[in-house]
Formats: sequence, C-alpha cells, structure tokens
Amino acid sequence: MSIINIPRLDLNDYTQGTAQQRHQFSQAIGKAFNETGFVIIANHGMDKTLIDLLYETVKAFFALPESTKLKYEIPGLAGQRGYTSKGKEKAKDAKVPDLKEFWQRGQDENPVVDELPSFDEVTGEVYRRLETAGRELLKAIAAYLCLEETYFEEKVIQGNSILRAIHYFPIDDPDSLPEDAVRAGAHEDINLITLLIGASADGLEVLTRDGTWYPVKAHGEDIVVNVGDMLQRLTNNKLKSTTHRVVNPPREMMKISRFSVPFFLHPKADMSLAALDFCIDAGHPKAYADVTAGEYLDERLREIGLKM
Ligand SMILES: O=C(O)CCC(=O)C(=O)O
Ligand SMILES: [Fe+2]
Repeated sequence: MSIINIPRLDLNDYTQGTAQQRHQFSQAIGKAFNETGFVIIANHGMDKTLIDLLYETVKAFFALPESTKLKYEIPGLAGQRGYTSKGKEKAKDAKVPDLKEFWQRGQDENPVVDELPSFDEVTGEVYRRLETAGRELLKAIAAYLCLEETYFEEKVIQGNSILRAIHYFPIDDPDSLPEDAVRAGAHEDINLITLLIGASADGLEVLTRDGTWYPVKAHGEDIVVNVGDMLQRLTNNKLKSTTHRVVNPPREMMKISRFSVPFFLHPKADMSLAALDFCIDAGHPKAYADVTAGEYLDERLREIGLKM
C-alpha cells in the first residue's frame, strides 16, 4: 500500500499568523513539496461566490458553438491566450491528444469574448487573486529554502502566469476513442507552482514514488497546489514536480463534462533556472543545464504540441 501525505494548510497562518505559525507553515509546505510535491490550501483569498461565478462563466463559454469559440483560437500564440480547440495538446510522451479544450488568459493582451460580457472581468479577478495567493506561497517556500522571503517577488511580478479554464468534453461513444485517449495524460507542470481550483468532478491522480496512482481531492473551496518543473530545476530536485494525470470516468459517466481551472504561476522570461548553489552537493550533483524560464517554456510548448 502506497503512503502519500498531502497536508491541508491554512494560508491565513502564513499571511496573518504569528512568527511561529508562519514558520510552521513554511516548514510544512517545504516538507510536502520535498516529499510529494502536493499540498491542499485553505483560505487562499477566493470565496465560494467567486468560484461559483467562475464556473458558471467558464461553462457558458464552452457551451458556445464551436464556430464561435474558434474565433478566439489565435494562430501564432501557442495557445497562451484565448481558446485552444480539441485535439491540440498532448502530454509529452503520449501518442494521442488529451480529451479537452481550454481557454488561457495571461497578464495582459487577452482577447475579449464578445458573446460573454463578464468573461474577462471574472477570469481576470480570479487571475489576480490566485497570483496574490501564489506570491504568498512562494514567500513561504523561499523561507523554507532559507532564501530572503521576497526572493521570488521581482521574478514573478508581471510574470508569464497563465490561468487555464479546461473543459473535458463529453464523449458520447467511448468505443470511438483511441485506446490510449485520456482526459489529461501523465505529465509534470512546466511552471514554478500550480494553484488548481477544485474540479467539478473526480479524476486527478498523482504518481507516488513506488509507482502507484493516488487520487487527489480538494474539498469545498480548498485548492490543490503543486510544484512545477521550473521550481524543481531551481532547487536541483529538492522540491519535486510530481507526475499527475486526469483519468477518464467510468463509461456511463463519459457523457458528463468535467471542468477545472489551474493557475500556472510563471516567472518573467529572463529568470534563470540555474540550480541554487546550496542545492548542489556531492550527494546531489547538478542535474540540469542552466536555462532561462523563457527558453525552457519554449522547449516545453514544442513538446506538448502547442508551439511549432
Ligand atoms: O484538471 C485537473 O484536475 C488537472 C489539470 C492539470 O493537471 C493541468 O492542466 O496541468
Ligand atoms: Fe498539470
């Protein structure tokens, strides 16, 4: 039986807590990121009303006719803004694309959805709240690493973070699917950390160190936060970017859509991902070549089929 410990932490302990609570929060998130790469976070700054409004808005977008959605699929942007249609993105080593379509918004230059007047405002508000929560989490991680608490601040302010609203679309005839087709194939996230707003249905699983898959479920308004490859590179594998996937539901539930909204916290393109000195020693030789976040993002977008 695989043992996996995904602790639930209260972000208020860090943002409003005593010195001791702040220290405990940093140690707990660091330990979890060191062991499994995942935590559940409560009190992240988004209430139920905003999350419900977000899902309502996102569902309304994906319910638009395909021809309307395709107006917002903009060539040359590698899916980094606007709509990405079915069949475009696949996990790096997967043979077939994921069973999903999605919308991505960034810091600025986001296309406006003419058909849904509140779409930009609602997704923009969620973007800003998750960016704020993410910056606090990075402060706690910096403290765990014995860096200045503000180490990540100038690297992520006005960074390339992406809010992605995903629709795992209904499948009317599961027999028509290629054998390996899944909602989201096994992958690691590219960015520093990911903040995932609880999905509308089960399916998210993480790969434990002994090679078994373990379901992750956030309750209520809690969010799931995990380490991405950029933070793993920076810490020379001290913090783990754990493989995860979204499995298909049982056959009879394939007709039901699944929605989720991850926020991929990215730094600015010029941040160096070269391993921190103190993460390299005889037992932990330098594992990765020095690259910038921008170079690394480009390479990864090519691998998943979003960039030519
Ligand atoms: O839909 C989910 O629950 C997770 C999605 C995910 O892992 C991703 O988009 O990177
Ligand atoms: Fe992911």
